[in-house]
Amino acid sequence: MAAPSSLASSHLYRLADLRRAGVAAAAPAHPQQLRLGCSRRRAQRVVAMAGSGKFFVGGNWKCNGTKDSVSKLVTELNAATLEPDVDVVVAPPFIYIDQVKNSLTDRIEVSAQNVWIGKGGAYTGEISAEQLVDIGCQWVILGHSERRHVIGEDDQFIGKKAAYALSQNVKVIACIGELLEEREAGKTFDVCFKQMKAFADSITNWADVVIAYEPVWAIGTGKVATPEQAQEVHAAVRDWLKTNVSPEVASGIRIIYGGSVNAANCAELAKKEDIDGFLVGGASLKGPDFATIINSVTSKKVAA
Ligand SMILES: O=C(CO)COP(=O)(O)O
Repeated sequence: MAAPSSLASSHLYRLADLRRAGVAAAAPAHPQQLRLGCSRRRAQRVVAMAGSGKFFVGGNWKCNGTKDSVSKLVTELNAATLEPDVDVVVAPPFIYIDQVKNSLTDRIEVSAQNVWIGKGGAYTGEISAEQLVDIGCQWVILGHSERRHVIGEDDQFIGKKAAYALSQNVKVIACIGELLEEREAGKTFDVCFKQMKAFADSITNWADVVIAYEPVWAIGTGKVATPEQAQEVHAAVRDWLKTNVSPEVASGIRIIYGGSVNAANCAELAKKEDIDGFLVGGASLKGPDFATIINSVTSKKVAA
């Protein structure tokens, strides 16, 4: 039986999907299989453990840096030894994107931290998706808690930004996450699902989307979610996608965790089945620490 094109054209599938589709024996060599030099069955299991496709680590530099500090960080990243089977993206402030694009290894892609909601024009202070494409910036972070809660962007505005960026072939890191009082009131899932719905109301092309679960109480506080807390929400979001978008999107999409991730806590988080990588703030400003977080993909392989 031939693989459905949505599965066969991508390595972002789970063992269960392959079984359902009856394609395990016929599928081509899996990238993990080639990398690990192991059986297809084990390679599939590694992917199954990963929750979905390739591990993804983003570094959100926020409103930090100078020309000099950016240059030092790029030098550290260029010198780092990175596990090959991880997608790595860094998001400098807008004004340093060109500097980073011109000096950073092609191994790492570049993201913006925001984008205008539509086509550029008379929108003072904004940057358009067309301009991101023009300077070779492939990604944008949208819905970050600092944009939601400090700047005041709402769910629908963020969803529309995501749809427009995707329409211009800019890939989206779509952030969701609850406030501490929402968690304490038992509303974590309600909040995350409402934010997901606004994305789902606007997004049709999920292949270019990574979801970042970033509980607001964990961002910049040093108070990381436990692996169990993160896994619980990631699994719930995947389930929500299965019901409200499609089983293919649910199993294929990367759901990454953000909030006080550092070189010391990343390995335990990475072992969890539905944690497919990280969105890192403070620790992404230190090259060696960021490299350790990228390389925590090895804990996932050991766990498999
Ligand atoms: O907001 C974050 C990434 O987008 C997380 O920030 P910290 O890693 O500094 O907590």
